[in-house]
Amino acid sequence: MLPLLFKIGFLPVDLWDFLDVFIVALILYQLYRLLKGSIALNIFVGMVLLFLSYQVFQALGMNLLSSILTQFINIGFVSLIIIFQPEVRRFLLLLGTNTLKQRDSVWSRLLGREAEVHANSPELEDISRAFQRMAASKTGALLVCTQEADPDTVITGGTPLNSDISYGLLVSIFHKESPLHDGAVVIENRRITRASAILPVSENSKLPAAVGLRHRAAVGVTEKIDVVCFIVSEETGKISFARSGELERGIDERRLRDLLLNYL
Ligand SMILES: Nc1ncnc2c1ncn2[C@@H]1O[C@H](COP(=O)(O)OP(=O)(O)OP(=O)(O)O)[C@@H](O)[C@H]1O
Repeated sequence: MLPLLFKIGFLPVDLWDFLDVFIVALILYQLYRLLKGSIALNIFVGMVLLFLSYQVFQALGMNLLSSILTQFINIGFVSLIIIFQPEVRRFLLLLGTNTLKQRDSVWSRLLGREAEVHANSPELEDISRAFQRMAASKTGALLVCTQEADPDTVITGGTPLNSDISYGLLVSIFHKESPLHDGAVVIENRRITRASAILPVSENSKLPAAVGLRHRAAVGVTEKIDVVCFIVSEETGKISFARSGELERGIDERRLRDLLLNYL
């Protein structure tokens, strides 16, 4: 039994109570951050309100209401997992991938591998040039890059490819007359593995209204798995970047190169 810290009215508060409240607050805050901007946040708030009402009804001795709410709360945990399946999946995936990445980058830094792998990469050069050209000609483009995540879990359709990255190939794929120009090109570990792929579209209501399907698809896939996307807008010719559900719009050539250096 830990020593009493203080009393609120008749309620004794010890260190465990303090820790209890702190940990619950932390979990709720992390959940809020994870769900922010998605429709799941409304469901989560609804669930919390339901639970609080149950506690109040029980304290007031309103038996009929609390027994009805008990039924909801009893199946609550399973239904939460079903409703939040994409969020739970995303959370676990990000957790695992980040842990693995941190371990890898420590080794890379120790072995001095990072700089060697990325310096003067012809692939980086080719993507950057292709994007500048497509931006200038207002050719819509959508590129997904992944190193660790398996895109097959959320990306569907398209034409499988197994090709080196090249300026000519990228420009040809996204050319308006090309049968493969619709959808996304997927690059896995510096190889083009798919064209015309279909990505999950984001439901984030915080994205600007002017953001169309191409950009929403780019944001959507980065919400679900650990990938990044580069986009050229057909409407404005601007280049954008999506990562972890966030969209950075209107990036210049220098920023594009920096991002490619980090994420290709
Ligand atoms: N789910 C999806 N997965 C992959 N590509 C998609 C998806 N939805 C739309 N696209 C691509 O986006 C194109 C439509 O883009 P739309 O004009 O709606 O978006 P946008 O974000 O306004 O882009 P832009 O600024 O280029 O017009 C489609 O022709 C298709 O190539």
